[in-house]
Amino acid sequence: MSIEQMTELLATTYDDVRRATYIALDVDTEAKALAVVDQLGPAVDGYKVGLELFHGAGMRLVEKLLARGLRVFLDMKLHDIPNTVAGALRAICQYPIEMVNVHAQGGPRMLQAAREAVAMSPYNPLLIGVTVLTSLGDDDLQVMGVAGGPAQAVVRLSKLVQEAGLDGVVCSAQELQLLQDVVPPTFERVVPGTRLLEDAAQDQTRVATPKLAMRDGATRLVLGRAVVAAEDPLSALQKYWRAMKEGLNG
Ligand SMILES: O=c1ccn([C@@H]2O[C@H](COP(=O)(O)O)[C@@H](O)[C@H]2O)c(=O)[nH]1
Repeated sequence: MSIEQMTELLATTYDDVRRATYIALDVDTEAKALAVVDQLGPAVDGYKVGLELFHGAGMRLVEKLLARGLRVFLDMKLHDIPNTVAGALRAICQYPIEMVNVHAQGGPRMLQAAREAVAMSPYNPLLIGVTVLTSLGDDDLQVMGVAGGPAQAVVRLSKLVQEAGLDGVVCSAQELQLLQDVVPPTFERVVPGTRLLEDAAQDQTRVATPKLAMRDGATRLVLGRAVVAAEDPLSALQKYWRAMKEGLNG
């Protein structure tokens, strides 16, 4: 099958999970990022720009992705005093990005300031609160002095994020079932750190399969190294989308 036929097949067969996917562009230059975008081609329409690429290539790269009609999740994980976070968001939200995030651990006043800043955007991006990073496990939280382990902390922080009026949270797939009783069905649940059973967890700790994530209520998944660093990224992506679709179909 040619690349063109493969991309057409992926885009049509997996349209629902495709729209729920961001590919993490965790590279350090514009050239490398655009090479990934070109390699994945029209099969993929959503990308996540995180700290590495943003510091390597800046808003110019984001503008290029937007100019190609791609959906952009700007994974800034802002965490500062309310005034500073609000100012950063006012600047970021001058661009038609689809989603941006802050750390829930910035606290209620920071979350409210963030919401008010994003509300001024003409583009209405989703504002999401990062709860507990998926790289962190029980032991990490214990040494950090966070009571109760990751699941309890995710529930606590998700309530905080919802009360502040944000659109959703970033959490691991392992907390999704618990969240079903805590937040409304319309609340976004963005899940990074999923892995197929054959894939290495790498620096992630609270991992689960993409099938389980979708079955338990993830609204969007972030797929990173398992796709981008694969020998054949489109085939790797197809495996992830197949698993996500199985999860969606119960
Ligand atoms: O809790 C979090 C929040 C964000 N991320 C980001 O998602 C991707 C995951 O990449 P993989 O290669 O699939 O591990 C990465 O960009 C992180 O910055 C996260 O992993 N966990």
